[in-house]
Formats: sequence, C-alpha cells, structure tokens
Amino acid sequence: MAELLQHPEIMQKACKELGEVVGKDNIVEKFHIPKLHYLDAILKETFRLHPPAPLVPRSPCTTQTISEYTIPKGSRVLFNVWAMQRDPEAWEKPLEFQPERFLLDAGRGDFKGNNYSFLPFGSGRRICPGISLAEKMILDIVSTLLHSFEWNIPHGTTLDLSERFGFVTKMQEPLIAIPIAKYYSSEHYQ
Ligand code: HEM
Repeated sequence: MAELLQHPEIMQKACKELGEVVGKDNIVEKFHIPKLHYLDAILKETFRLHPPAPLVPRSPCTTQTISEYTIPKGSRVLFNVWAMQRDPEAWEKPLEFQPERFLLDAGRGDFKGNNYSFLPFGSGRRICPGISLAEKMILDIVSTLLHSFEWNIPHGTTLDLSERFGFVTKMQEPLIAIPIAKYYSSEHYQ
C-alpha cells in the first residue's frame, strides 16, 4: 500500500485492472484473483524490494568450501535475500518500483526458490510451506482495499518508506492512509 501511495500511476493501473475484471459495483471474489495479473506483479515487486523475511538462515551439516571460503560444519550462514533482490547484476534499475518487470518475464516471479535472485519465501527443502496461503490472502486483502476505497495520505504529510531491519522487515514509521468509500451502495461495506 505504501509503494502504491508513492506511485499513484501504478495504483491507478491496478484500479483499472480491478474495474475491468471485477466490475465497478461488484465486490472482489475468489474467482477474480487469478485474473488480476497486474496486481500479482505488484505483489512480486513488493516482495522483491521489501522481503518480509530479509535473512534466510542455513547451517551446513558437513564442512563445505565455496570459492575461497571454507564454511565449517554447524556454522550459521545468513543469506541476505534483501540484498540479492536489489543486486544490479541481476535486476535492471533495482531500486525502482517497477511491477512491469514481472509481466515481461513471468518466470522471474516464481516463488518456488528456483531463481536465486528472487527468494522471498526461501528455497530448497526448508522453503516456506505457507506460500500459496500467503499469496492468496495478500491478493484477496489488497484487491478488496483497492477496489472498495480510494486511498490518500493525510494532507500536508509525506510518505516515509524507510524500513526497520530485523528478523521481519517493518516500516520505520507506520503507514497512515485515509480511505474514501468508492461504492455507491453501503451494502458492500457490511
Ligand atoms: C508474506 C508471507 C510470508 C513470507 C514472506 C514467508 C517467508 C518465509 C521464509 C523466507 C521462510 C524461510 C524459508 C527457507 O529457509 O528457505 C519461511 C519459513 C516458514 N514459513 Fe513462511 N512466509 C510467509 C507466510 C507464511 C504462512 C502464511 C505460513 C503458514 C501458514 C508460513 C509458514 C512457514 C513455516 C512453517 C516455515 C518453516 C519451514 C521450515 O523450516 O521447514 N509462512 N517463510
């Protein structure tokens, strides 16, 4: 939501897609979600720039040598997914919020951990088992928020997208956004 408020043109495109797929005075339902390709690209771009779990831990069960590094058995290794997903060698204009990059190359947004420059849910045998639940819930919630309300930040304020680094990434300052009802009928909000 913060990135969308920062990029009104992207928010507008997402709302246009919702208007076409869901219809102006209908509520979002489960069968609409797989048709929301642009919103899905927004979710992937958000996970790329702001992975909720920025460090993925591993511990080798035997001593391993990778390039000139020896990693002793049992040591704690943290994969910095946050940095990997902003690597300029893997991503064009890595610091820009551009959902289109996932529309042009759908394989890049694979959550299964096969693409080592995009690992928001980890990879391998300890990969997150909640991927499909998380993806469905977030798309369900964000699509409903966008389709039901127009969003603005409070007058005279600016958005601060800086993050608090930790086990789970959070915004440094909580997002404050003001909803304005979009539907004519109040039934939709009950
Ligand atoms: C935005 C949503 C979520 C994100 C970004 C996320 C991310 C992650 C990541 C990065 C890992 C570590 C994977 C690895 O070590 O390779 C993980 C592990 C795990 N996640 Fe999630 N997760 C999310 C939601 C969920 C949900 C909804 C559930 C359960 C309903 C869940 C259950 C788990 C469990 C049980 C593990 C540990 C798996 C293991 O160690 O074998 N996660 N998650």
